[in-house]
Amino acid sequence: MSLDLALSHRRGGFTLEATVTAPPGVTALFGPSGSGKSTILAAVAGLLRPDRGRVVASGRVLLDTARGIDLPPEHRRCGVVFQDSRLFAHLDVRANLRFGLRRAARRGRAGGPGLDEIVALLGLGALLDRRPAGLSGGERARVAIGRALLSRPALLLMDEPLAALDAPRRADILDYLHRLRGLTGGLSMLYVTHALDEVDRLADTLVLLDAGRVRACGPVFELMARPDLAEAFGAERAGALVAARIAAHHPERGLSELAFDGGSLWLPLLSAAPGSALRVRIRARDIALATERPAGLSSHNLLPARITALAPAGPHECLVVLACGATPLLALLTRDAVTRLGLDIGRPVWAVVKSVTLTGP
Ligand SMILES: Nc1ncnc2c1ncn2[C@@H]1O[C@H](COP(=O)(O)OP(=O)(O)OP(=O)(O)O)[C@@H](O)[C@H]1O
Repeated sequence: MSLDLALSHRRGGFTLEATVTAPPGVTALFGPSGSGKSTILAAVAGLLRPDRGRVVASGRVLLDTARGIDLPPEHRRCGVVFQDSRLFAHLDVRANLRFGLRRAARRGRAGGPGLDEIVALLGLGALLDRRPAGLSGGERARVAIGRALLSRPALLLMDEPLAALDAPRRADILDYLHRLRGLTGGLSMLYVTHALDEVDRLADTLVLLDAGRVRACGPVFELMARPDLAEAFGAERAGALVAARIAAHHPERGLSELAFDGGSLWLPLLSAAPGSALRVRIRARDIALATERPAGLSSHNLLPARITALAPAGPHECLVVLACGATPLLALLTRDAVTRLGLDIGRPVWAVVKSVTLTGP
């Protein structure tokens, strides 16, 4: 479901002034602590009434303060999952899940996944008779997601659902969410996080928030390649996110070949089937540039590209925006290197990719 938001809200010293337009899919709200992510999610859920604003989901007006429309949370068709899962302590897992189903029935919403399907998807089979107090954080998060899905929401609202989990459990749930993203067809998600790996893995649309304002909103691949936003993602991690698929495995060489709109990338052997779609992050600091095709290179990844922009990054460095086929890449070079190589817009170059991070299977 598409989402259109325009919200104004003042609370103490904090002012939210946010306008967001997002197509169906996963929309990530990303930004530092206190930037207003949870406030936006609460306003969409109907748990917070903003001073002024509109929330429209696929043409359905959930809130319009100018027209006096403010649907109560239970009429908004939103399933909400919070970091602390908020399960019913006195009910076992089965009963917690059934609560979601009853909500769906009350709203007259048929169709969508059934209990057995959700139990299988989220791996809840062994937990059904247990109470929340006896579950790990990761298990509780899975049950909370299952309960929200069984209420058959049109929009799933998730407020840092992985933030309280340790690394292995986080990876586990991220896998489930990724699978869900592929399965649910019509279900859209609004996903609050300040973890870049979650954005890389799940987001279609990215909303970058800063101090109550939307700094940028658009397709995640476009925003990741914008040099003016790089610092918001952290100097270590900033760089392009690239959509690719597995073209072939070469077990004898211990390598897999990925194809993307701009060339091939080689990674240590992967397990996913050929044809599988995946995303990789190519950090700006992991790209070196050459003005002529380098020979005798240990890196497997050498890509022809053209410079489309140059942007200063700090006193001594420069972000170089490259077009590699239709795919934008970012390279972080010293200003000295830019001058020495005479790099300028339009110049063809070779990008040596020193390392590629896979964002998931
Ligand atoms: N109940 C409240 N009363 C007063 N101020 C609040 C309340 N809840 C949040 N705030 C303030 O509103 C601002 C935005 O908070 P919000 O929770 O939306 O940010 P966030 O981006 O979700 O942060 P985090 O990543 O830390 O959860 C912050 O300055 C916060 O201190």
